[in-house]
Amino acid sequence: MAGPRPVVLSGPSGAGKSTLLKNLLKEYEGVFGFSVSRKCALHQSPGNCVKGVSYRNKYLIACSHPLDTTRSPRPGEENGKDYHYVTREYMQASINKGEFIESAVFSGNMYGTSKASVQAVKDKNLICILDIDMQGVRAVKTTDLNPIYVSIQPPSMNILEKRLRDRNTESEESLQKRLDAAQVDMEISKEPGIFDIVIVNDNLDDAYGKLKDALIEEIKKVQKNNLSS
Ligand SMILES: Nc1ncnc2c1ncn2[C@@H]1O[C@H](COP(=O)(O)OP(=O)(O)OP(=O)(O)O)[C@@H](O)[C@H]1O
Repeated sequence: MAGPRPVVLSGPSGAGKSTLLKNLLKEYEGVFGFSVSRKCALHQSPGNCVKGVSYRNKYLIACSHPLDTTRSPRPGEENGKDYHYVTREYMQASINKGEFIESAVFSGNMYGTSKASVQAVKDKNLICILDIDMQGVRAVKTTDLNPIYVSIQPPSMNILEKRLRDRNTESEESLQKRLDAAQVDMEISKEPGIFDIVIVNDNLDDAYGKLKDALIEEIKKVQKNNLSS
């Protein structure tokens, strides 16, 4: 496949994925594309995310590829720009054929990231970031997208809980859900062969340095291609 390798970024909620990404996008403008459908579905705001602003303003960047959805276009929205509008039958059939990396249902409508949309980001000479959970990671493993698999982990459960509480974005119920899921995620990340690199986000600058080191080859590839085109 042509273009820079995509990057899978996974890890428990609150581990610091968005914080690290924000730094990366700021330092390397025009190098990354983004895929956020699962996260959008969890944040219950996929429409906003595609336009670049999630419900808590975490993603102040434009997605460089549209998600597929079965929902109807709203006035002013354009097919291929805001979303790829597809029928439920088509999307379900595509999912069954394994053409989607991830999909989720929100308010009765399906949303998803197709392999083709990740390829489209690569074709634009952008590194596609897939910010996905373990289920998504396993789905990507069955594709030929050949990403760099990065796991971001918190230093400890106690610190994760404190960061999530301090972030002030979760109800007690959703906080507990995230902590339960985090425990499982932290265990899985230790399994050999799943991730190319596991970064423990204790000191932010150190963690960011490690993330940059892991991606620098692809970043340079994009920059070099940009210079020569
Ligand atoms: N190294 C760090 N030291 C201290 N605080 C941090 C560090 N990294 C991130 N944080 C803080 O921890 C909180 C959680 O980080 P962030 O929102 O980036 O996590 P996330 O993995 O993207 O979570 P989610 O998957 O829920 O979006 C934020 O308030 C962030 O400012």
